[in-house]
Amino acid sequence: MEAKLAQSLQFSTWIDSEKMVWKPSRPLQFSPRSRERMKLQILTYCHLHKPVTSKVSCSYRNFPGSVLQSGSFPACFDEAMVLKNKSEDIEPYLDGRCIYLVGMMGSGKTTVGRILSDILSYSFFDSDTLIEQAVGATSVAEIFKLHGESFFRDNETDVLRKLSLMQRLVVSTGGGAVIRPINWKYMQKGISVWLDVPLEALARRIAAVGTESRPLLQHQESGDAYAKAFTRLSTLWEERSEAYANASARVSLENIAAKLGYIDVCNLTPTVIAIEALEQIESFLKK
Ligand SMILES: Nc1ncnc2c1ncn2[C@@H]1O[C@H](COP(=O)(O)OP(=O)(O)OP(=O)(O)O)[C@@H](O)[C@H]1O
Ligand SMILES: O=C(O)C1=C[C@@H](O)[C@@H](O)[C@H](O)C1
Repeated sequence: MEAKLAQSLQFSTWIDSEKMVWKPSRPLQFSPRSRERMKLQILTYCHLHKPVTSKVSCSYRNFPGSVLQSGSFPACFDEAMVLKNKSEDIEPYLDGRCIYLVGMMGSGKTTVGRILSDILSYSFFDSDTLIEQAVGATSVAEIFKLHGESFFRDNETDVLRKLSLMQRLVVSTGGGAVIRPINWKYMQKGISVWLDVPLEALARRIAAVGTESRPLLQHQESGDAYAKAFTRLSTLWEERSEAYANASARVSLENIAAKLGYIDVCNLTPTVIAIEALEQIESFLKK
């Protein structure tokens, strides 16, 4: 078991697989910033990789003080490694089923979806892009402008229907895909994962990149970019929050931040969020 674990984690050179004792071959030196990051990685590892936690005492609080002070961490604590390991854990249970990411605009469906598709060797599709291609339009905003929202929604349903016939896909769905029950019928052929991001964080992200590509956010409210995005997102959230809760699994950024001891979800990297997504998918599949 330990040998298999060490092999899958690719840190066999760091571990005496008989005793599971940490044996870094050379200490690595890190800046204070990197040290903080390493702590986060260790905590992530502890929280998000329970099977190993039971074998290895891996809270950063359990690392010898000298190690923490010098910043000489074993290089194995790496988000990418945890992600890889978690993906290998769930692959047999996943058995090629598609993953549909749902969530509000700007929740990270595309960013996290690409990470998941890479690690699982799945193909990645963005349903908005597929709709643009099907309609022959250059953007979702153009489709809304020329044909209206219900035309867009009909095409969205058609795209989801076609995708539901396939295997081994990660699909980033449009923020409003959850409002039509028929879309759930298609998405539930795979596993749906809700990226639940606080509205403040969404508004910050959207204010940073602008609302040009997001027709439902282009309204004339007064205020700065953040305030406008926040107001519109709040209205959409009121209409949709129950629908998002239909997803097979929920990835709450607030919960991840709390587990890792962060106040602000902005400290969470897309990879950490992807790890939590795999963890939640695993819980769903093992129910
Ligand atoms: N964990 C994160 N931390 C900070 N910024 C992020 C994070 N994840 C995504 N972003 C940023 O937020 C913005 C929206 O991300 P992304 O396009 O992945 O979301 P989305 O859910 O696919 O959005 P939409 O539904 O509007 O297409 C991007 O600018 C992206 O770089
Ligand atoms: O939240 C929404 O309703 C939308 C989100 C985008 O992904 C696009 O699907 C479109 O702009 C509508």
